[in-house]
Amino acid sequence: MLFTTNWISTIFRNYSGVAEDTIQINEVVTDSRTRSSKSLFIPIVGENFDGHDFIKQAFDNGAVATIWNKNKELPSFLPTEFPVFFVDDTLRALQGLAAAYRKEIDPVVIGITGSNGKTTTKDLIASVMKSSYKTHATNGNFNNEIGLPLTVLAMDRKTEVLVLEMGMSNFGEIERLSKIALPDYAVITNIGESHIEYLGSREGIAKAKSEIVTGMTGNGYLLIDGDEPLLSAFHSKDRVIRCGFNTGNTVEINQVKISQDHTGFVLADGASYSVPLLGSHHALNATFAITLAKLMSIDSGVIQQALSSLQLTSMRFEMVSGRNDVSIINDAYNASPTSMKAAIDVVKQMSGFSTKILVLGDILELGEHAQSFHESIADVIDDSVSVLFTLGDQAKSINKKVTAMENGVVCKHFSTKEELAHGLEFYLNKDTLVLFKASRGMQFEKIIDKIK
Ligand SMILES: CC(=O)N[C@H]1[C@@H](OP(=O)(O)OP(=O)(O)OC[C@H]2O[C@@H](n3ccc(=O)[nH]c3=O)[C@H](O)[C@@H]2O)O[C@H](CO)[C@@H](O)[C@@H]1O[C@H](C)C(=O)N[C@@H](C)C(=O)N[C@H](CCC(=O)N[C@@H](CCC[C@@H](N)C(=O)O)C(=O)O)C(=O)O
Ligand SMILES: Nc1ncnc2c1ncn2[C@@H]1O[C@H](COP(=O)(O)OP(=O)(O)OP(=O)(O)O)[C@@H](O)[C@H]1O
Ligand SMILES: C[C@@H](N)C(=O)N[C@H](C)C(=O)O
Repeated sequence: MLFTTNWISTIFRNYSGVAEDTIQINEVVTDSRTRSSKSLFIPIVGENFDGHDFIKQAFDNGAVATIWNKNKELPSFLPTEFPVFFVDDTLRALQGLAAAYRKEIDPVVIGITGSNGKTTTKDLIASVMKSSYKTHATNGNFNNEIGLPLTVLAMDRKTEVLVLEMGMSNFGEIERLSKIALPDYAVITNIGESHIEYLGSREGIAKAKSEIVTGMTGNGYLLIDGDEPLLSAFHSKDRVIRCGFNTGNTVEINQVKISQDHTGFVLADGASYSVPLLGSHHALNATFAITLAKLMSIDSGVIQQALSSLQLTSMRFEMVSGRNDVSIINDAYNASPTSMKAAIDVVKQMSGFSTKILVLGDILELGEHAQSFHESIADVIDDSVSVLFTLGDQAKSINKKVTAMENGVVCKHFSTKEELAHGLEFYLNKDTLVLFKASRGMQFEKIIDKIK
């Protein structure tokens, strides 16, 4: 059980039905199609549907109470005793309920934001925290104004540590999430270029990510990418831990070594760690998790064991096998210039393949910076790459730039996923490695599915 309708009535006092009764609520749902047991249905007005139109289905699927926009007509089928809590805005009510529940349970809360590495770092932190604490963490990428409240409201009452991914694409979004979550600890993984179309500049991105401190309780610490100049304003602040590769960071990362299936590194205290991810950026992501684990008094040996048992959310540099035993890297959940370059750098260092193919798509939400950012991807593509396939109007700039470099890379641009998948057929064998990387909107998984 999460809470009772009686508890809800202490938060939303405008209601009908028998809210004072201790009707137990086991889960909160926003989708009427979800079969539930004693759920609270919160209808959300979205881009395509108004959840209020589906109350009957929610009721039939197990809803025993609802939060309702007071300006919407309540359907007549509902029993008079059915608890209905009337509000001005159901999305804000969802967020208010989550904020109240966070305070009610009062776990240690860790918030993670940044342009790249949020989901990976969330998974790493969750992995180490689970070794010693009852931990609840964001599922997948549920990191926005709906996903974060739903994550909080899915937390078991006995939760000791709550790990929350906080995403944004505009100013004010992280502040709203931070004021719901009230994080004791916060992480800013890095400042890249994601969503720069709406933030205007990297300085704007840094400003938006820095909003994560607005809700912090003061009980813990802010962990930042210590090598990022745009976060230097935090260097003089109390309770700030700088993690990074440069000398002078609070937690310095040294001796990074990337092997076939893991990245090893040594921290300034001499302790060695290894994470089953490829790339120096993951040494930083793992260092955030290690530092938090130490702050939470988790033993170093336990930390390494937890890092090794990482359960990474899919489509983040995910190695899969395809037709004719071709090796596929599905890094196609999303993309930014920073993460695309990081992925290519890792591919260039990987051994055991005679042919390395990059399949790159558009990076969206870059606004006026789009062409220059796409062209900058060519800067990291050298003759250790065999073939470059591109799809998307923006990615065409990568192709044109690499072609002009005449560095021996076979370049081809495609108009459709089908044509690109067909173009890959020739290369599908056990000695070939193919990297797929593009923004979420490009849905590159549909190409991968064609060569599995
Ligand atoms: C509101 C919602 O959950 N919508 C999901 C729904 O979309 P759909 O178009 O089908 O419905 P509507 O949104 O129009 O419907 C409104 C509600 O009606 C419900 N409903 C509908 C039909 C029905 O028969 N019965 C119903 O009850 C419906 O459930 C709605 O509640 O389904 C889609 C497909 O599954 C979902 O994709 C869609 O989810 C939206 C996008 C969403 O925001 N979901 C969050 C839970 C979430 O966290 N999603 C994450 C991705 C978050 C993200 O993109 N993060 C950004 C950073 C933040 C940027 C921020 N500015 C933003 O815009 O989000 C990032 O870069 O990481 C995820 O899905 O992984
Ligand atoms: N610090 C980093 N710098 C550059 N790339 C990174 C970093 N951390 C992770 N990546 C890469 O970025 C991609 C996305 O990783 P992840 O999903 O963890 O980030 P995210 O911040 O959640 O992204 P998004 O906001 O797009 O969902 C992956 O390819 C991952 O390997
Ligand atoms: C959903 C939104 N925040 C996002 O990640 N956009 C990327 C760039 C996309 O939709 O492709």
